[in-house]
This record gives sequence, structure tokens and C-alpha cells, in this order.
Amino acid sequence: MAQKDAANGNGATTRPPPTPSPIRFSKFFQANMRILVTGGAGFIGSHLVDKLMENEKNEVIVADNFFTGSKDNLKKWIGHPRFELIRHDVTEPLLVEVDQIYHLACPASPIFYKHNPVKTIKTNVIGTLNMLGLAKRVGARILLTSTSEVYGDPLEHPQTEAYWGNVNPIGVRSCYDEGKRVAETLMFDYHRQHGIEIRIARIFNTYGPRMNIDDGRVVSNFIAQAIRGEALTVQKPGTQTRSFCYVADMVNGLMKLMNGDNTGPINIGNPGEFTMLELAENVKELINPEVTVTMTENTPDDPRQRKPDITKAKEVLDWEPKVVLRDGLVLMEDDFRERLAVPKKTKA
Ligand SMILES: NC(=O)c1ccc[n+]([C@@H]2O[C@H](COP(=O)([O-])OP(=O)(O)OC[C@H]3O[C@@H](n4cnc5c(N)ncnc54)[C@H](O)[C@@H]3O)[C@@H](O)[C@H]2O)c1
Ligand SMILES: O=C(O)[C@H]1O[C@H](OP(=O)(O)OP(=O)(O)OC[C@H]2O[C@@H](n3ccc(=O)[nH]c3=O)[C@H](O)[C@@H]2O)[C@H](O)[C@@H](O)[C@@H]1O
Repeated sequence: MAQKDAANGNGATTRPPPTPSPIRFSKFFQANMRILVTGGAGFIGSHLVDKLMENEKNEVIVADNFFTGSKDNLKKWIGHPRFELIRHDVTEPLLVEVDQIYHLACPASPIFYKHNPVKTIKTNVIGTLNMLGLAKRVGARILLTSTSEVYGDPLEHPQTEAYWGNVNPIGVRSCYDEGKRVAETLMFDYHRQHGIEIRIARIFNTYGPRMNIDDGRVVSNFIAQAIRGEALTVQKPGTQTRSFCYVADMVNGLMKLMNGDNTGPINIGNPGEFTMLELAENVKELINPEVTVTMTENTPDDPRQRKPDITKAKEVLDWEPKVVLRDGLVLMEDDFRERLAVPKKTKA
């Protein structure tokens, strides 16, 4: 049946979605849900895989080129009969029989996505096109992890999904934020033209265990610096804001979106908003009060403020984040201390 998305305000679809493979209707078919996670060796992807694998009815396939991800993040599943790991670059077509596709593959930290901007935009555009082609071929539902960066340097605050954004189309961040905007366009065009079942999550800054230690993003930088006893590098002016979501909350939101009825786009994030100076003070107080805070140069087009309006997520997904920043930072500290081999000092 054609998916009705009038409620999402995006116009009616013109065609019904493709039917799944005939084997689905075979009497002896083992009715497991086959789920592809692109970018599943990365930070959010590997936490999502852990959660999906908890359900014994799920078979999970990860496709990743290991640019910023690692097999280490998935080591507990390698060899498991319901799990497969494929070294694959999403800029090349992929043919697998699956029911759902979580499409996460894309470098996310600004230092990585700016490293090879042409590759970043190819990943967003050709990669998403390839995954939509796969969804069309096998009749799978596909979820795209878009980003709050589609709002650019937002002039509306907080950001609702109705805001069209303020994005520099030719700046150094454009490979990522314009790339994700085109990816969203492709998703809706495949939905309207071919009836593909789509879901779009607009993710706001997410943090937690397993982030790359030298990832370059602000939470991982500050925590690693505090543990190593180095100065926390606040980029100027330090009054810019972000809203940080703990990864377990994020994964719950993504799964609710995938398994619900609304195409999105839906903001998934934690509305608790902090300046970078406030974040540094929190990390310092919780992890190492002896470190100093140093001001460093910023990069071009850094958004000055960002905070999700999550009214839609609450209403249509019955989702809201549970972990407050100070609790999440402590959970992340334990993981970083273990990987950096720097145990917590015990009080004498
Ligand atoms: N973490 C955040 O704060 C955040 C915010 C907004 C959106 N997102 C989106 O969520 C997704 C996951 O982000 P993350 O924080 O886990 O980042 P990450 O860098 O840890 O994970 C990305 C994964 O994609 C893989 N990858 C990159 N290019 C690929 C390609 N061409 N083919 C196959 N695999 C490829 C990487 O190797 C890595 O495993 C991304 O799409 C990102 O844009 C993340
Ligand atoms: O949530 C999102 O939508 C996007 O957020 C991040 O992009 P950004 O907010 O720029 O993330 P960071 O690199 O962590 O920077 C956040 C702020 O911290 C500042 N910063 C960063 C690093 C640092 O050491 N010190 C510091 O003050 C930056 O100037 C910036 O203002 C992610 O990296 C993107 O993948 C994601 O799509």
C-alpha cells in the first residue's frame, strides 16, 4: 500500500512500494528480520548494532570501509551466526537481501570530513543513491542519519524541522552539510517517485563511549585532554553553543523512528544547551580540576548556536533523551581511561 505521508506535510506518494522477495511468503522461510547497517563499525553504528543484536530475530549485516570506524568496535559480534561484516565502500553498489537499511556511512567529525571533501560529498550523494537503489530493488525500508548541520549557522533558535537552514554552499563544511541536504532530497524523491519507505533522523551532537580518542570532536577532545592532564582547547569565542545527546538515547530514538510510521525528518537530540566554555568547566570539574582551559583559533563557518526542538520526536515517536550531560560524561570517562590506560586517582 502506498505510504501516506500527508501527516508529514510532504505530499502524497505516486506509487506503491516494491513487494519484498517471494521467499518471504514461503512456508518454511525463517522469518528473521535482516538489517543492513552502513557505517556500522563507527561510533553510533556500533552501539546501534549492539542493540539490534539483542533481538534474536534480527540478523545484522554491517558494510563499512573502515575510514573512521574499526573492527574493534564490533569484536564481540565477529563470528556470531546472526552477524556479518563486509568491507565495502558505499560509493560502490551493494547487493544484499535485507528488510531494513540504517544508512550511517559517512565521516562525521569535521577534521575527517574536511580531510577529503570530494570523497565526503561522494559518500553522501552516490552512497545514498546506491543505498536507495538497494532499498528499491529489495523493497527495504531505509533510514538516513542526517544532521543538525542541515540548519547551517541557524538564524532560528531552537531549530524545528520546519526551518530550512542557513548554509554556506561553498564553504569548507559544505561537503558535509550540503551533502546531507542532497541525501535528504534523494530520500524524498525516491519516496515520492518510487514509493520507497524512508525515515530521516536529524541527529544533534552525540557523544559516548567508543568515540575515537583523536576524533577531533569537542567532547572526546576535552575528555582525552582532561585525562592526559593537558589544557582543554576551547575554540574562540567559546560562547558558541551545542546540545549533547548520549549515544544510548540516540540509538533508542533511531530505532523508534525506523519502526514507527513517520518518514521524518525528525530532530533527535538532547535540548540541554551549553556553551563550549561551560562544557570545558563541566569536564574539568568532573574529571580533572587541575587542568587549565586555553583559547584556540576556530575554523570557518562554525555554527554559533544549536539546540533541537524535539516536540515532534516526543509526539510521533514518544521519545525523549534520558541521560543528562554530567552523567554521560562520567560514563564516557570510564571508557576513555581504559583505552588510554590512565586509571582514576584514588584519594589518599
Ligand atoms: N555523532 C554525531 O554527533 C552525529 C551528528 C549528526 C549526524 N551524525 C551522522 O551519524 C552517522 C554516524 O556518525 P558517527 O558519529 O558514528 O561517525 P563515525 O565516523 O564514528 O562513523 C562513520 C562510519 O562510516 C564509515 N564510512 C565512512 N565513509 C564510508 C564509505 N564511503 N563507505 C562505507 N563506510 C564509510 C566509517 O568508517 C565509520 O565506521 C554519520 O552519518 C553522521 O553524519 C552523527
Ligand atoms: O551534530 C551535528 O549535527 C554535527 O555535529 C558535529 O559538528 P560540530 O558541532 O562542529 O562538532 P565539534 O567538532 O564537536 O565542535 C563543536 C564545537 O566545539 C568547538 N570545539 C571543538 C573542538 C575543540 O577541541 N574545542 C572546541 O571548542 C568547535 O569550535 C564547535 O564550536 C559533528 O561532528 C557532525 O558530524 C555532526 O553532524
